[in-house]
Amino acid sequence: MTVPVLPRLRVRTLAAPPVPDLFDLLPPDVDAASVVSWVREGSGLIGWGRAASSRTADGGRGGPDRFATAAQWWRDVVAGAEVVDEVDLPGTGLVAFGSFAFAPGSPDGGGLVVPRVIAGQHDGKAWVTSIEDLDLSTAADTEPGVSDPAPTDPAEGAPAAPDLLPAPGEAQSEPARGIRLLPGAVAPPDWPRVIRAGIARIAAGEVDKVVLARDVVAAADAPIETVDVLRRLADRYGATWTFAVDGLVGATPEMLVRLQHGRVRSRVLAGTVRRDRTPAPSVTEAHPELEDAHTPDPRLRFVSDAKELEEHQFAVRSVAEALAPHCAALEVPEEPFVLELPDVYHLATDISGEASDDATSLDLAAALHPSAAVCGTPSEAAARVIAELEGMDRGRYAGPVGWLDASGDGDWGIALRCGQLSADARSMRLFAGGGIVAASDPESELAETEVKLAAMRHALGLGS
Ligand SMILES: C=C(O[C@H]1C=CC=C(C(=O)O)[C@@H]1O)C(=O)O
Repeated sequence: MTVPVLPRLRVRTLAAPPVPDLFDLLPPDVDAASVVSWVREGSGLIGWGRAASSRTADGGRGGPDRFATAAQWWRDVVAGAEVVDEVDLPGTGLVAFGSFAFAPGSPDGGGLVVPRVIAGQHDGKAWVTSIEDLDLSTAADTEPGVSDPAPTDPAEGAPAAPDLLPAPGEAQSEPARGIRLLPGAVAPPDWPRVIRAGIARIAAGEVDKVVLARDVVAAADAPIETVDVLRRLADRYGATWTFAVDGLVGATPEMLVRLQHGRVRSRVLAGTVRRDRTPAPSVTEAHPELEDAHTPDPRLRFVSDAKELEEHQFAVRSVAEALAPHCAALEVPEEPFVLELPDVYHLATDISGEASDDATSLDLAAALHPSAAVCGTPSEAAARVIAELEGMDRGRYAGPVGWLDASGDGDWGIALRCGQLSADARSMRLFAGGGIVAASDPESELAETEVKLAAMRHALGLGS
């Protein structure tokens, strides 16, 4: 196996004027595969170009050690970097973006990538970070959007923020043309059969819950524009995290873990209903205040549906148990709330605590992965059932995706509602799955995957 070269990075973050839309800052001629994003409700980080990557020339670094290998690489990169940060906010200074394979055996293990330019904004403050590899600065200077030669002193000649950015509004979203959706590993009519096989494994006592996912291939006549996909996702799914790393693009509603100044948070999702679902699940005695059978609000019925609550509790427990060794004063609400997205309602629980060791956000993401929201319970048996029944490699779908800074703070979501762009950008594999418990209905589970695919259909300009 080849090992990644350890770069010597020079990093400078400067204040910049806030912009109405971060995606306007992406240069029109940007290499789409290098675009990174972590944006929610107009705030967050985007980046482009490549200053360094933990991925090797032979692809990803898979295996059970994929997180530990990337974490060590990051420690070494941080130790060797020269950083001047004039803004000092979460997401400033040296930052890496990452995404990791769901399964250790996946050929695309994933890893960390440090862009050449990162633009960020939060709470009315904006900044731009330039990053160069001191050993490769001549080649890197030719990347789009990076217009200034390499400075020699990090405290002096670094490029000023405006030089790094294209004029806002240069890039415009084009409607997608000539995109067809083709069956993936399992055609839709066959999906209920796979779900039935999953339910049989639950009945046999092998697992309590298993999350089964399928893929759909979007084939395009012309290259799919990552930037257009990101814009559509951010416009319609503002409350989710719009992400892109190494061609994996999506809008996830699920925050696996956020570590910021010693505070740990996680948003657990599991349990889904379509927003227009009828008939709505019935009310049980778990929520006597909702027993008005005439209540028209499906959210109220949803929070007391026994099957959805059971599926959700498996996921909450798996996250709480994985965080417990790293946190003091872990707060786990007893009941979920309903998260509203444009196409679905999810049962959601926000868990929080104080970090009690020096685990970085990436270490915590590794400890939490795979949660029962994307794998099942018990985890190992569920992963085996997934490998046997899905008939596909998930790649980086359902793996951790996000960023971390030099201190180890950062955000890691679960790569859901997403697609993997092919190397030639002419196709994208879209993914959607759902948690299966004993009471699951195979036909409803097919419908649930269709509704979860709506985000990426919309992102490709195919309607929802
Ligand atoms: C596996 C997916 O969703 C997970 C996250 C939220 C709700 C889920 C559910 O209700 O099954 C899944 O656990 C997916 O979107 O592909």
